[in-house]
Amino acid sequence: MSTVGKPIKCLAAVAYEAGKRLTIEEIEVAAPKANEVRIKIEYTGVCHTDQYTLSGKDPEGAFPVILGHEGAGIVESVGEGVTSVKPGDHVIALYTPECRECKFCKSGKTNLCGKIRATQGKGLMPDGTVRFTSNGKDLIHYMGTSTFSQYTVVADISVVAIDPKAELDKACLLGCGITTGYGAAINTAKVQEGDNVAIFGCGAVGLSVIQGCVRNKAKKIIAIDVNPDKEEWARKFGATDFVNPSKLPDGGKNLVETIIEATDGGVDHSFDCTGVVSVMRAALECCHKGWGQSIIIGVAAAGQEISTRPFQLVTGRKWLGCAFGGVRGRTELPNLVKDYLDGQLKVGEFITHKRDLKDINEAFDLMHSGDCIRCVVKMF
Ligand SMILES: NC(=O)C1=CN([C@@H]2O[C@H](COP(=O)(O)OP(=O)(O)OC[C@H]3O[C@@H](n4cnc5c(N)ncnc54)[C@H](OP(=O)(O)O)[C@@H]3O)[C@@H](O)[C@H]2O)C=CC1
Ligand SMILES: N[C@@H](CCC(=O)N[C@@H](CSC=O)C(=O)NCC(=O)O)C(=O)O
Ligand SMILES: [Zn+2]
Ligand SMILES: [Zn+2]
Repeated sequence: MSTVGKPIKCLAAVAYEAGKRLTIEEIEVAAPKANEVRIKIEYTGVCHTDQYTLSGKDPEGAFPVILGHEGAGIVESVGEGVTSVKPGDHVIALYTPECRECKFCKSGKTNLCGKIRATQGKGLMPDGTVRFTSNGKDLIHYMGTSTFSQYTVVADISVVAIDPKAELDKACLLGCGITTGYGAAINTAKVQEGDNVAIFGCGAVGLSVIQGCVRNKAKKIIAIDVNPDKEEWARKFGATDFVNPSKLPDGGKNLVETIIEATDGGVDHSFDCTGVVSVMRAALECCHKGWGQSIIIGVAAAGQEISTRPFQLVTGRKWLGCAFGGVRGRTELPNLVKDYLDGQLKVGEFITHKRDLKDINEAFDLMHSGDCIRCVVKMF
């Protein structure tokens, strides 16, 4: 029996309160309205930003909510006026939408689309309402995607069709972590052949930065992480050097000087992939005088601020940042999927764990365990 135009009952992982475990329960997902798309989510990754919002540290965090923003699935039905995707398309949900008509999209200077950012930040669909209910009570959306539900509804500008040859358990990771790091190296930093780079934090995001730096033929690729197990991972992705700050003779106090000495004055590009503000400072200060630039990718908790001596910037270092690797999802993701299918972009290598939806809380536990790069959750 067709589900088109009707509500669907399905399972979802609901976050009722900050700091509490997710509840797996039956919810109802309304039919998509005009310019909306209902997606059957097949697989979702669990990103540290989901954990960050669940922890209560996200100033935009609100509950009860269906988290998840790294998902891939199949379009079940579309609302009136949707032309960019159709039922049956294999898709990736986009927490950074691309409308192609707002000031941001038309600027050609950023991937940050402004069209639905205000409602998205409040957990609402663009018309200010929600499509999820549980026992008759509203549940809010998350990052415009809410991929921890077997069915979700997103704006049509928040979804991109991909080559159906791509396996969805891998393709979902292009919905955040991999694209973020790879794009930061290629789109934002524009790493050049022969550049020296430093990557702070070797989780999925940092390893993806390394992958982007390798693709652009960087010379010295220095990976920095406090977790000794990350050395093997970083080298597998192409890091030429690994520094564990806590293993340095001074306990890490001279980390910046160590990197500057190893790179004849500092790196051309550095990347924070930790979300720790003291690390962001070190990442800036190990950049080369005159031109070195540091890209902030990590998400820091509410109330945290970055600081440095202004002299660091006066003397030519630059502090930048990016979301979703500066990637315009609808335009660029199909090419990243192609690179993955052509064997040019590592994706499956990031999957260290798999869980069923009923065990999604274990995916959150695994993030703290240190040996998890990405846990992919099978939704059905
Ligand atoms: N800007 C954007 O668009 C996006 C931002 N993010 C953010 O990027 C960050 C990285 O994400 P992800 O790769 O998934 O996270 P992970 O936690 O998997 O990776 C972070 C790594 O940094 C290590 N680390 C922690 N503290 C330090 C330190 N002081 N010095 C060096 N290394 C340290 C961690 O070690 P240990 O495991 O021992 O803690 C871990 O290995 C997060 O803040 C996430 O929210 C993610 C996606 C998109
Ligand atoms: N809600 C947080 C900010 C969280 C944040 O920076 N999100 C990134 C993506 S992180 C993905 O894993 C992002 O897209 N930022 C741009 C945006 O418009 O949100 C807060 O309020 O601090
Ligand atoms: Zn993410
Ligand atoms: Zn736009």
